[in-house]
Amino acid sequence: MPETMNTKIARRGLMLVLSSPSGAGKTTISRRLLDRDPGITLSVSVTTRPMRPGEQPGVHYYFVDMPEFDRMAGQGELLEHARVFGNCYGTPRHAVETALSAGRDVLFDIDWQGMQQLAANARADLVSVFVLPPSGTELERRLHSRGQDSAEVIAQRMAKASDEISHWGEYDYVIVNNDVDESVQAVQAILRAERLRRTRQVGMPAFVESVQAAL
Ligand SMILES: Nc1ncnc2c1ncn2[C@@H]1O[C@H](COP(=O)(O)OP(=O)(O)OP(=O)(O)O)[C@@H](O)[C@H]1O
Ligand SMILES: Nc1nc2c(ncn2[C@@H]2O[C@H](COP(=O)(O)O)[C@@H](O)[C@H]2O)c(=O)[nH]1
Repeated sequence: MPETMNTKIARRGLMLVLSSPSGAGKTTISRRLLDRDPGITLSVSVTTRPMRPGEQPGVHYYFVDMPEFDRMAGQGELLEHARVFGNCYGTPRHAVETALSAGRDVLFDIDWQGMQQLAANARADLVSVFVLPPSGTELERRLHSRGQDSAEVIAQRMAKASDEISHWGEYDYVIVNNDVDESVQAVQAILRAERLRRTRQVGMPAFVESVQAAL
């Protein structure tokens, strides 16, 4: 629950989506946000892509094979799903719905196709942020500096970057990730304001009535 003038008002959680071309920094920003704000839950996606060094199943992704992904999608267990860079990715529905109902905010590191599906199905709960790199050269440098993808995968991701960036105008907010700390602060400012939206503060009508009743 957020604090409004030191009074706790029940609130519905929101879905905070961060998208960017691969390597612009949304995972880095997400991790820092999660460290700083215990009110946010990360949506852990399912994917058919191979696990990278350092990744842990159930923490970074649920790694599944194609038949299991198809089963989940077919049975409506995914809130959204998309094919990205030749692999399938999707958001497990149950964890998100439980968190939102409990007033917890959910952070999504997903692409523009996923954001569009959430916008079509749950616009009122969605807050979307597009993260731009400072330049194309810096984007490529970051992909190399991460040291987790082959030259071929990096070339494939760079080739897709312009396509990804073309969706920036569909997002509620846009930031340029020059400095990680500044980017995290910008996203925190967005979150702070969005949490105070009247429509999310589902306990507000009862609170207002209680104030009026005592007048
Ligand atoms: N503001 C920044 N300045 C310098 N380096 C950064 C910045 N933000 C992120 N990086 C670095 O860039 C690399 C890519 O970042 P990250 O993995 O967060 O990107 P991503 O957008 O999540 O990529 P993907 O979509 O492939 O998961 C990492 O090595 C990260 O440490
Ligand atoms: N539509 C969705 N996109 C997703 C999901 N999980 C991750 N992603 C996006 O895929 C690319 C590649 O991610 P990587 O971890 O392989 O580098 C990136 O743009 C992610 O945002 C999802 O559940 N749905």
